[in-house]
Formats: sequence, C-alpha cells, structure tokens
Amino acid sequence: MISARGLRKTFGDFEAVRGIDVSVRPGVAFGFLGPNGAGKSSTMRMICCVSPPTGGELRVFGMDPAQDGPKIKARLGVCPQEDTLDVELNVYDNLYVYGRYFGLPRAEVKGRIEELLDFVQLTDKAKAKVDDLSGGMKRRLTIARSLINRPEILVLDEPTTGLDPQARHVIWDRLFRLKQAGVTLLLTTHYMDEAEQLCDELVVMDQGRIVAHGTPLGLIRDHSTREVAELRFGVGEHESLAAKVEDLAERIEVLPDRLLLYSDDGESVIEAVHGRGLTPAATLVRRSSLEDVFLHLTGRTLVD
Ligand SMILES: Nc1ncnc2c1ncn2[C@@H]1O[C@H](COP(=O)(O)OP(=O)(O)OP(=O)(O)O)[C@@H](O)[C@H]1O
Repeated sequence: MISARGLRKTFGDFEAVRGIDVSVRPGVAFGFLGPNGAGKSSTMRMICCVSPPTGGELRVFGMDPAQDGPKIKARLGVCPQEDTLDVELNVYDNLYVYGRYFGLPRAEVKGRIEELLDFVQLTDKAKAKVDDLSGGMKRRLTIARSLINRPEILVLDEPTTGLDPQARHVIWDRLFRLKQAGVTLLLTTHYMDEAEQLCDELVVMDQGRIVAHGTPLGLIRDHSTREVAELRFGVGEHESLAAKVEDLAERIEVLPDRLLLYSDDGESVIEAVHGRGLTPAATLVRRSSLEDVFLHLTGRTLVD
C-alpha cells in the first residue's frame, strides 16, 4: 500500500525526516511511535500528498504523490491531529459537505451518512451543533468524515490525544472494527498503550530516524526483559543508590523519581534489594512495555 525508501523532509537547514524506509502491507494497522518532534506528522503529510518529499522515493498504492496526488487522495481517508470540523454546520451537514466534495451523488451520500453515524454512534446527534459535542464525539465525527469516500487507507494523526480514557477506548474499538473490515490503518501516536492496543506493526521514530521496527511484542522481546522492577527512594537519592543495585538486573535506568531494574524475574530483584538492607518507599513489578523499548533505544522517555 505504501513504500518509502530513503524518504527525507527538510525545512531550510532542519532535517525533520532523515531518510526512512517503510513498507506497509494491505490490511495492517501500522503505527509511527515517537515523542513530539520525531518527524511522524511530517511523514504522514508526505504520504497524504500535502507536503512534497525533499528526497528519497515514495509510492502510495504504487503511485508517485508528485504525479498522482489527486488519484491517491481519492483513495485515502485523513483524520488530522487538530479537529478541523466546520463549527457553523451541524453533525449531519459536516458529513454531507465532505461527501459532496468527494463527488458522491446526493442519494448515495445520505445513505452513507446514516451508515457512518451509526458506526461512530452519533445517530442521535445528527442535528447537534459541533460545538456542543464532547471531545470524544468530535473525534468520532472526524473519523466518520474521513471514511465518507470508503478509503482503502485511513491515516490518523494521534487519534486519541487529549481524550479521556473512556473516550479513547471507544475510538480504539471503532478503529479495530475498521481494521477487521479490511481498511489499512496508518497512525501516529506517542502513547505506547495505543500502539500496543492497535498496531500489528510499528516503527519507533526519534529525531527524524527510525530506531526500531517490528510488532509490539517483538520489539519488547528484542529490546527489553520480560519484567521491570521499579524502585522509588527519596528525592535526589536515585543516582547514588543505582550503583548499589545495578548488578542485580540485566540493565538499569535512572529516572528522576525512580530506578528501573530490568530482569525476567522482578520479584527476585526486589527481594535482593531488601536483602542488601535497602528500603525503597515504594516498589512495583510490571511487564516491560514499549516505553521501556524507547527508553532503551534513545535514553529518553516518550512522554515527558
Ligand atoms: N513547516 C515546518 N517548518 C519548519 N519546521 C517544521 C515544519 N513542520 C515541522 N517542522 C519541524 O520538524 C520536526 C518534526 O515535526 P513533526 O510535526 O513531523 O513531528 P511529530 O513527530 O509529528 O511531532 P508531534 O507529535 O509534535 O506532531 C519538528 O522539530 C518541527 O518543529
């Protein structure tokens, strides 16, 4: 569906995307995970044919965005990071106007809107003003709008940023259904739980480069241990205590508020810490996550 080789984007002297290779197969949910400024949105904009690549090769549906932008766009759905709904119009009319942009006949667009409102559970809000919708409803409406042309690829730039946990789960559920219906999903996120929930395959981006590529579980297996023991001591004590426990784990990370000890058996690590006469204020054993992968690969956390 999408193939990029050595894809680059520069703004003046600044390199936002520094030669990335990506290949997206039909029907997968493909994620770009990375912190703010990693180059995710710049990559999406090139794929969506709204920002020309500075270098490298890009093909979407086998076509070149520079030559065939309109043909590619007709087969894409785009759900941008910011809500770009028309606040002058009600829910129904937001979809209607978009359907007509795509040249759908009036009769067809009406049927399609009914289907989509049902899909995003907004049928009873059809006549509501956009301003009166909650954040989660607005995002669902934007997703419905992006589906009006029955796209083969749906591009979502941070689909659940700013939403509360319940609203995020509703969006994940809808996106999962779309994937089951065969739509290829391309999404950016800086939430590791979102990447773990939705993505079959993902790349981890940092400073314009891809630093890892794989399935969520594969990335965790390749770049982290099964478990992590978290130890919280007093403020300012973590640096000095790290040296006393680092030999108990395969790897250690020192964060301002805690120590992370990477081991396949977190409970044994905690027992050994206590055995040395150390008494952390709090301990926790958890499974490794994509956040640990990112921390290992870049030395930084995903969300500050
Ligand atoms: N039009 C532009 N002009 C100059 N610099 C830009 C432009 N667009 C993006 N950048 C810079 O390129 C870098 C990558 O931005 P991009 O939006 O692609 O990152 P991102 O990973 O999507 O982050 P975010 O999560 O904040 O959207 C950033 O440092 C940004 O400031």
